[in-house]
Amino acid sequence: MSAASPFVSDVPVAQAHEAWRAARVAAGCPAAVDAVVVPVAEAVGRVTAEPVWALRSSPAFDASAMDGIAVRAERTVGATETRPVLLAPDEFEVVDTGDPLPVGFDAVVMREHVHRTADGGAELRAAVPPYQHVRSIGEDISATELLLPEGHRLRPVDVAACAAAGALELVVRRAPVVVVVPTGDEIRPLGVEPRPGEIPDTNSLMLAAQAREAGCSARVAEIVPDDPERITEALVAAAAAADLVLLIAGSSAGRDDYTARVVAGAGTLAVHGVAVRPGHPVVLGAVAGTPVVGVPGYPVSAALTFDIFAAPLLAELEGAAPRERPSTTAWLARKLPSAIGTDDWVRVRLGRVRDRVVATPLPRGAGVLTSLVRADGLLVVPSGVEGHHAGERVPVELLRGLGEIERTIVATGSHDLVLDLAASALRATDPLTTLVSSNVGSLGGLAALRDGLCHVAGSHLLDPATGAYTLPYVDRLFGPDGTVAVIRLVHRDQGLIVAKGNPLGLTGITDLVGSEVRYVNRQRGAGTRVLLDHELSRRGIDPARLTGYTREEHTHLAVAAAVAAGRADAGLGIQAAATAFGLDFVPVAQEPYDLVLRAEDVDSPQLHPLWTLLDRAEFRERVEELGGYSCAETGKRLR
Ligand SMILES: Nc1nc2c(c(=O)[nH]1)N[C@H]1C(S)=C(S)[C@@H](COP(=O)(O)OP(=O)(O)OC[C@H]3O[C@@H](n4cnc5c(N)ncnc54)[C@H](O)[C@@H]3O)O[C@H]1N2
Ligand code: MOO
Repeated sequence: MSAASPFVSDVPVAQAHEAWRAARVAAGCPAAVDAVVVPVAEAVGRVTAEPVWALRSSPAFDASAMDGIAVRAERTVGATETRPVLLAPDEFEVVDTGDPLPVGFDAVVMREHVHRTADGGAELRAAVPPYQHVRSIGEDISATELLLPEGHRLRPVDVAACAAAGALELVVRRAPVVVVVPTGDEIRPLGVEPRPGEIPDTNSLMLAAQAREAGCSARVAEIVPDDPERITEALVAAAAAADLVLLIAGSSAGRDDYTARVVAGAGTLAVHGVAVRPGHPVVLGAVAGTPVVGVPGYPVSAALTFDIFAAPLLAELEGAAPRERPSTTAWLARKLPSAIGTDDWVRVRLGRVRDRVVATPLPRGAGVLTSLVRADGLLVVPSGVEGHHAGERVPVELLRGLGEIERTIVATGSHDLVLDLAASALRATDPLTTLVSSNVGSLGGLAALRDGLCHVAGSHLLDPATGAYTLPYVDRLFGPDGTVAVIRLVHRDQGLIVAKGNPLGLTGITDLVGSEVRYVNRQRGAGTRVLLDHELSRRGIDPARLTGYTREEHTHLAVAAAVAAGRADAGLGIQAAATAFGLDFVPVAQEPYDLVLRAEDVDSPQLHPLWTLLDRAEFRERVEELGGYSCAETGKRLR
């Protein structure tokens, strides 16, 4: 590959690992970090560089396992309830748990089974076998046995066992040193108020923390401007002090993207561009005998690049097996397209709906760090697969315990801020209760419910023919036979989200007609879209007369964001979304927002916390404080 080429290639991940390994060997990078001797108290988290042999036995003597008396077993032979054996004071000795067994005795009788006599003797009503309640020497560990192999990451139980076996100093690999080098003219240290166009250095914080979590010692260098000479200087200095350098950003093809060139100039460039998304333009190489990863600047790319490339190398440097995440099989809640030719790392939320774990994909953008914050699991769509259908079974790596996932309420459908508020309130009441909501529009939610992919479908679908909400659609999809329950969540105002001060003086739907108002619409299948179409049709307005009718956003907040950024003048949505962006709101209609679910699930323990919450006056007050909501019918079962 030409070092000067601005274009990144598409090497498969396995091939990238191989090419990087070969380049590291050729550049003389050490295969492992040095072994050091550390006191056992400081060894947790380190990896053994030598096997640990037991220096002494544990217990080191025969010990009493119970509080009671030490006896000679043969003296108890024949003792029964009716014919107890009486021991004279010199035929037993009182012992406590852990005491050495006194010489001449071979068994212990628990206090509870001993009847002391007035003259200081002891009456036994059962015979005891030899070594009853005695922990014999070496029961736990025998001197000279192999306690731990080489390459074992030490846990609290391991160091305790080492100490018991007399191994008070251990030979371990020292913690690998990771130096993180942030680059970019626009990057500012945390705590400095960023001016327009500037970005706080959140990646260094995250990558250093990831390195520490992986057992390394990590340091963040000063932010380097986009200047190839200064980046080279910083890289060479970091390489001299580190076992791995993470050089952030500048990995792709922009005017100020120098990472690949700098690595090639200062050492060896092995790979520029891997068939993985996010993380595609990653740079792998070595400088001055130190491995270097050019970490793409987008935060999700940065985090995943650490997992995919840095973490396995760091484990290898310590001589340990890479950490693995547990995995499970899940059913996809909705369609997941994926480009052929790259491994697609998709962040998903998980919840159990009846007998299946359901995975709902989160936003895919490499800049959407909250997709990783909210993820319960990671799903890789391999490069040879062109995505998955809704309802397909997929393997998922778990980022959260299955116990929590079992208790997650999965809400799919139209999005409403009240669901977010409910999710937060449920958590506050019980940290094990999670509500996961994903936005696929009202119709999409009902389809997910029909396919067993969610517990509740949030819906606000108006039937233009009857003017009724939700029920006509439920009848059409599920039949009127009562298999489905409908519970009212709230009433909410829908209206035009407009710029602060309503500069165009919009008063309602009719004002949208004409080219001077740039409208931003919701996607097909969204209840808000149905409402707009209804409002247009009952006024006899052809949708084609709205400028921007075909421009679609997928959430109320995205519509508000478009107005806030000045990309649109108006969009139909809820008042809370306008409030969130400091925008104005022109009410158009009030509509109910309902939760549709399987009737048999209404009484399920998983959903119970939600109904309790909807009954709480304090919760209703908080909903109404959001603005544009009424809780007059909240919790009411309509079917
Ligand atoms: N023409 C092309 N453009 C881009 C390509 C491509 O192949 N051809 N790849 C895209 C992909 S994919 C990714 S990923 C990014 C990688 O970007 P860079 O590594 O070059 O990084 P920058 O462009 O400098 O920054 C991207 C983004 O990340 C922010 N950033 C940078 N450093 C930090 C930091 N320390 N903390 C927080 N955020 C950071 C930066 O401000 C930018 O917003 O390139 C695409 N473009
Ligand atoms: O490959 Mo980039 O990391 O998708 O955004």
